Amino acid sequence: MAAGPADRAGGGGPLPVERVPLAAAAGRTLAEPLVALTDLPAFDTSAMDGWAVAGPGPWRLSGRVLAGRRSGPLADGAAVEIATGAELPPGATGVLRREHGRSAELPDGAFQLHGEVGPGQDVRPRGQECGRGEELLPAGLPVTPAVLGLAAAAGHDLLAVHRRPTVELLLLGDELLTSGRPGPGLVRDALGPLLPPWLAAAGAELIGSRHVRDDFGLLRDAIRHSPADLVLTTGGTAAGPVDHLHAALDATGGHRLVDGVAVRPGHPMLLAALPGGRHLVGLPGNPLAAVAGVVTLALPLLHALSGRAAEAAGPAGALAAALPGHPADTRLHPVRRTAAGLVPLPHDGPAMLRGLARAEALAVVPPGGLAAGERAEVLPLP
Ligand SMILES: Nc1nc2c(c(=O)[nH]1)N[C@H]1C(S)=C(S)[C@@H](COP(=O)(O)OP(=O)(O)OC[C@H]3O[C@@H](n4cnc5c(N)ncnc54)[C@H](O)[C@@H]3O)O[C@H]1N2
Ligand code: MOO
Repeated sequence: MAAGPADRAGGGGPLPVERVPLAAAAGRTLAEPLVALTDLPAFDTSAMDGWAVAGPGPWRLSGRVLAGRRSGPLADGAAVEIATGAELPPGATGVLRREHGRSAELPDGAFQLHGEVGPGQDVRPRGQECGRGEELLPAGLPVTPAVLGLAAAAGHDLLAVHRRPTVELLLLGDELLTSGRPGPGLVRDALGPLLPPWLAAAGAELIGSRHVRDDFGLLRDAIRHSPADLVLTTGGTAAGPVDHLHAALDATGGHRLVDGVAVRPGHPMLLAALPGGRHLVGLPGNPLAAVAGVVTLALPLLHALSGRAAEAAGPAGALAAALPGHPADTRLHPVRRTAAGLVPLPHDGPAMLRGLARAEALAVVPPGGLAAGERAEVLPLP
């Protein structure tokens, strides 16, 4: 399963597999199917507090069995007090809930239990959820908190997961401010705060985030020396006087796999293979165009590197209002899902985030546009 640098150079195959403790596996991706190491439950278990009984009642009561303890066999006509989660004594045929039974003292001082119990009632039989060796989950699933819980319940201490892809974020542009209000000629860096949580949610490890001045040599060296699996840049993708990304890529031996797409916003986005099996995704500087590049290039690449199964597009929805199209390119438009359908959000210009901040997804609008009531494919936002 472990991919060598050669496989990774172009295609972005999964990173090598490692076995790590459960706590370290959170957010990574299963590299192997998760197999049950035991039957679940591993023993016949009482599902309720009450009494384990053997055969038809009434029963002679003796003793108690708690969760984590075991008890000897139960003869026909006998009952033992039992706690939820305790192992059923051999010979028990069912569990009588505490609220359904009543006990009465016999002349010899023992207690007799009365009530109705069907066979197997309130018993979780061994193997009810799964048998030992059964596949619980396929490889390629993200390790969510629920997956961690299931893995522990099924007896795992370690999980086989892919190495987490590392990302270095290079934010290009002399005009970017990292704090305070935008002023004449200066804009606040919106992508430095926006990108890291999405990268983390994709299972990536952000190993650095820094601003790089509009200088060819600085950018070339930052790309050349980055140790990250993915160098993610913002800005500098177009052909402006200080857009050095293409030249810097060429100078570092980068091989362009995607160099511009027929998508608005986002058309100058690019993907390149870098020496050493690394990759570069160049996001356009306009923030909504950058988001288009994250959703369509950076996240799919990170999923491939993490070994994550490809995510299906979100369910298509009917549009609550018409969405005009670009004459030749596919448009991506921020939308919300409502009872009336997909509502296109205003303030969707490439440099704007106001629409995106209320959006749940990007609707895919083919050239020519879509009329109200027509179905649109959507790309869910992470
Ligand atoms: N002659 C042409 N000019 C442009 C074209 C074109 O086709 N022909 N395409 C336009 C489109 S569309 C986009 S998108 C941008 C892409 O430009 P770059 O990737 O080179 O980005 P920059 O020029 O560096 O910046 C563009 C814009 O975005 C602002 N920016 C940059 N980084 C950030 C950030 N981290 N946070 C917030 N805003 C950012 C920057 O200040 C600029 O306003 O090119 C068009 N031009
Ligand atoms: O990529 Mo630009 O509009 O297409 O923002």
